[in-house]
Amino acid sequence: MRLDVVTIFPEYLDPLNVSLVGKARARGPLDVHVHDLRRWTHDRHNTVDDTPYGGGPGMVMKTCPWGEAIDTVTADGYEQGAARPALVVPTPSGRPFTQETAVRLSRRPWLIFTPARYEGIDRRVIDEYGTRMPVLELSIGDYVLAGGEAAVLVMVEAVARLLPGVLGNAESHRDDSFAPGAMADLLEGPVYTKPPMWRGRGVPEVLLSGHHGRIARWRRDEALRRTAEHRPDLVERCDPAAFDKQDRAT
Ligand SMILES: N#Cc1c(N)n[nH]c1-c1ccc2c(Cl)cn(Cc3cccnc3)c2c1
Repeated sequence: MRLDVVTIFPEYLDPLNVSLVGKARARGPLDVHVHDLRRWTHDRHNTVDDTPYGGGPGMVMKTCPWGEAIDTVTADGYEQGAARPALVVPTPSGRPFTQETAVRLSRRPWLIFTPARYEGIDRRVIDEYGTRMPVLELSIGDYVLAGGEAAVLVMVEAVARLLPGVLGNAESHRDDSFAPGAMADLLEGPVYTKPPMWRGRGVPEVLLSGHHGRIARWRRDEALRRTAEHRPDLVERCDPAAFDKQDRAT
């Protein structure tokens, strides 16, 4: 998978050089290119914003730098043989970015992220590229950030961990909270490791039993309990029958 990120704060994306995403870049499943939007400005102040038409607070990011940037990035990608990209635009007014979105994005060969600042990007940029590629306007949650870069870090990590060869155990994201299948719409339950006793606190006996069927059922019950406690809105959406199907399959 190829990822391009265009931003006025390229250093904000430095975390993409470490940990899981950093290893995926070094090993190959992920090819990440971060670009400074100001490279495509031509005035002495490297101007990327201007006052909004119609008045109002804040500034709007100008069309020309974004247009030149996306044109250059797409031309470079095509030159290197990439398939058609999707443009991912973080915005507080976007569709929710969910685990399902991450799964769908992880199946694409090339994503171009355009995290912006100020009050957002001039709408004509989205309209222009919407005629050439899928444009996904996405929000990572119902809270307000100062710009899109943090959202890109979240989305890239959620997508990268789904790529083949990135997680050590290919099965480990099967039981993630929100993962499609039996765990869809369920939160993960508690986890334990050695020592068996810590400050007078033991480990649930079932986890030491070696009885895989009972362990799987205990984990399912704990996931349901935790979901009911922390996310009651999800409980009616989950399908307990999916567990029985998955239990029988394991
Ligand atoms: N994704 C996401 C997301 C989220 N979940 N919260 N905030 C954002 C987000 C994403 C992109 C931008 C850009 Cl560009 C500018 N701002 C600041 C802003 C704040 C309020 C109203 N208008 C603009 C962004 C906030």
